[in-house]
Amino acid sequence: MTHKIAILGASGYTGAELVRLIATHPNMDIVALSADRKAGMEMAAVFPHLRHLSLPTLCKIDEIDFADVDLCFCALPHATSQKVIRNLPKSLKVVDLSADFRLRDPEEYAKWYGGAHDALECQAEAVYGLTEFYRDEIKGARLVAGTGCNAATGQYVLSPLIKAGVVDLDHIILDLKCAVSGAGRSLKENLLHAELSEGYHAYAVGGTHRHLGEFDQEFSRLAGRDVKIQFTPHLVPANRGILATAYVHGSAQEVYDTLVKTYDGEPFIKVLPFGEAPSTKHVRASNFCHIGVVADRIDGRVIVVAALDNLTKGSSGQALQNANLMLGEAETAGLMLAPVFP
Ligand SMILES: NC(=O)C1=CN([C@@H]2O[C@H](COP(=O)(O)OP(=O)(O)OC[C@H]3O[C@@H](n4cnc5c(N)ncnc54)[C@H](OP(=O)(O)O)[C@@H]3O)[C@@H](O)[C@H]2O)C=CC1
Ligand SMILES: CC(=O)N[C@@H](CCC(=O)OP(=O)(O)O)C(=O)O
Repeated sequence: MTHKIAILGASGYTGAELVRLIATHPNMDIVALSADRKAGMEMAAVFPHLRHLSLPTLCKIDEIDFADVDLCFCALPHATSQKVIRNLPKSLKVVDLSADFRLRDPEEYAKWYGGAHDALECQAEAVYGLTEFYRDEIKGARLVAGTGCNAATGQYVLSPLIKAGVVDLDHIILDLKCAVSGAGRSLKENLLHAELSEGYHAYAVGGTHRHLGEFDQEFSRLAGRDVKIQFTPHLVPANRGILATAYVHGSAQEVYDTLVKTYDGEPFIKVLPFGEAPSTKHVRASNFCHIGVVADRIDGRVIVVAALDNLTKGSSGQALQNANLMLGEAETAGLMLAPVFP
């Protein structure tokens, strides 16, 4: 059976990545693509790398007939997404890529996003989209909230360790590097080549990044008590990729065994041989996440590193993986593309 797919925000980075992936999906047909400023344009004009595909013209959201759609990906900015999703037919399956439905507690949402939520009834029904940890709930969900890309990378490293109780919950540091496409395609001054290239900087320093809301929610749930980690992201002059380095207190062998056991059989999460560290180069443009465990020279300290591509496993690939589950498709359909190397 072929599923009819709409992508809202198709003129952005994650929207284009969804189109790239779905183009190889055996049972999905793209019937509508939306844009805002670029409405009326052909995808080939906005994204020449997709020129080989036959695609609908970009249109405004209100021009789409959702009665003719089985599943809608929503790749719109935060806050816009909730205003759009609350007006979609309640029978329509939706995978949202924004931050709007990730936090279950409306007070936490208001704290991290600076205001009240506009679609609380949708927020209440949304399932958190970290596939490997919410697989059964996602299969039965109508609305799935894609995770933050930094948040996904950090959770792939830390969630199994926190759940198994093999690390000191009060001494966890997560140091993360994110490529520029993580900030989206709209023009921002600090993302101009002259201001970004040949330099790196930390941002949201001091525990102010909004993905801490996701970490607090998920890590505290797994531990059964409040867990607060130290987290600093850095912007690096690369196009794609996230590398997260966690510093934890525990036994390196226990940490390694826990990760190997947790991800045994997972199609996309690969734990490297003990002592090896991953690179964004080895997961680029793929849905894979590589995790490496290294013992520190200080006894009882462990370094765990994860690499994934923010536009695939960190957003659009994850979204497609979840959509496959919601539609009863093979979870890996359209997603087994090998990483692009070098
Ligand atoms: N980039 C990443 O690595 C990740 C992104 N996300 C999230 O996914 C979502 C999309 O991100 P990304 O693709 O990077 O963003 P982009 O800025 O690249 O794209 C945004 C898209 O939304 C459209 N849009 C903007 N404002 C409106 C509006 N008011 N009404 C309708 N459409 C609008 C834009 O249309 P137009 O260009 O035509 O104006 C464009 O298609 C965001 O919520 C982001 O936080 C999540 C994880 C990772
Ligand atoms: C470089 C950069 O700006 N990265 C983004 C990551 C965005 C992301 O994961 O997604 P959401 O915006 O959907 O939360 C950031 O740290 O905010």
